[in-house]
Amino acid sequence: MQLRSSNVATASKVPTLQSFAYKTVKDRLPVILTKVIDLLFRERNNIANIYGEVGKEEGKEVTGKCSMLRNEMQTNKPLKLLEGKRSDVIIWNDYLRKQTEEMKKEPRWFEAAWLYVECYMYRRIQDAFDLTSKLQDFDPFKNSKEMAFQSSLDAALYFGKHILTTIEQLQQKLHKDSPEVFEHFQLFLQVSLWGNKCDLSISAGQNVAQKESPVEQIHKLQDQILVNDTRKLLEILHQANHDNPNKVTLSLVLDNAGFELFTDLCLVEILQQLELVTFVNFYVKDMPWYVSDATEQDFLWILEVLGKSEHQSFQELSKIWIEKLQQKLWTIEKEKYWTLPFDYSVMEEMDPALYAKLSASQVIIFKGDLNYRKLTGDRQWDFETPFQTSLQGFLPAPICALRTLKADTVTGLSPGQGESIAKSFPDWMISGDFGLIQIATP
Ligand SMILES: O=P(O)(O)OC[C@@]1(O)O[C@H](CO)[C@@H](O)[C@@H]1O
Ligand SMILES: [Mn+2]
Repeated sequence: MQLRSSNVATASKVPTLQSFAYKTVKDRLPVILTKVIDLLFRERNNIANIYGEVGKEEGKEVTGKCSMLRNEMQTNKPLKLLEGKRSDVIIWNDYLRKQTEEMKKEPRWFEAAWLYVECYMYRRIQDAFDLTSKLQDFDPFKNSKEMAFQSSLDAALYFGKHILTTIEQLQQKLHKDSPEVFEHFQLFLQVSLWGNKCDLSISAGQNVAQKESPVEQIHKLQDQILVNDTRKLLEILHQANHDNPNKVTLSLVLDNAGFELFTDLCLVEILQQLELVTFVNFYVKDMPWYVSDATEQDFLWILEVLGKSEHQSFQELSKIWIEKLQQKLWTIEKEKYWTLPFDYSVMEEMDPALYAKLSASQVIIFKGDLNYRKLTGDRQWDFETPFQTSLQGFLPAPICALRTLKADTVTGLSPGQGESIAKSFPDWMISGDFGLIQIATP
């Protein structure tokens, strides 16, 4: 039996009363929209300064559209077609028509799959900006992403110093087969995992800064890693290096900007220092998404801020990382698939080129909760369903999910594990306090 509350293999989550999906659509999404509306109002003079009078007027139009969108959502209206000219509009609109056919009625905010309506909200916000002439690249979440990083600076600085010391040690003496390799590997992997606690959509845009020292924090959190395939991941990387020396490509499908992104960059740096990985392709979102998801601008912003910092360790890291981009050891990849309504099981059919590109890497790391929901189709799986089964055929290369649980989908647990945690921690699936380092291999 693969499914928890239903035997139907297509039981994706609909926001029914009492569900986490319902609370998100009812309480969290309208707040996020209100914040966009407030920001546009607050920034109206800045917008006028940068984009002129036309931009200012267009800002008002977007504000009006976001208010309408909030109203449609709160009154459970049918979803509407997109109107902009972006290349994915046809795909989104076809998807809506197909859903209408399949459901034999128009999808509405509280009567369609949660994953779909939640993604749709972010896509509709972008559509409002796309319909302007000046504000197409305006990111309404930019301020909150930047402020969240600024308030995590102490933790980032601590970790930045830690990575530089580690690099120095590695360059001086460490033998590749030394047990310390595993210790470093594990530490950076776990800091990147817990970096995923810092997203701004679960908190409806409220600042969630990392205050604690990440290195000390991970010791406390050890027992909260429900599946820990760290050794498997290391083996995969060793094998990949054996098969393709100095040609190992890691695809890193990013999640949040700010502190989480910083921990991801540190992880990748260590993987390269340990000579486990040669090339890294970072996949960013092609538009503002789920409040805090990283776009190319966010990626470049963090490098710039570190470079301009008064702290030498930040400057050094920025320099190393900018060089990696210049040398193409790192690339930033923009792909529209991540902001489409689809889960990943249909990627091969819907976007064979991206599937092929991912297949060419030796490992793919998927960061975060939303990626996990899309990996597993956001279905009501039985907790003990093998992770691989829940991927429903999506396996372009070995996959590692690094995710803190912030939505009620999880697979690959041992018998009784979920039920036993639930007794002591009723919110275990949505609190972000539990994590996974979970592998599936072809
Ligand atoms: O992908 P992320 O950044 O880890 O989390 C995104 C997220 O906060 O958004 C949804 C709630 O709106 C949840 O599914 C999930 O927890
Ligand atoms: Mn996110």
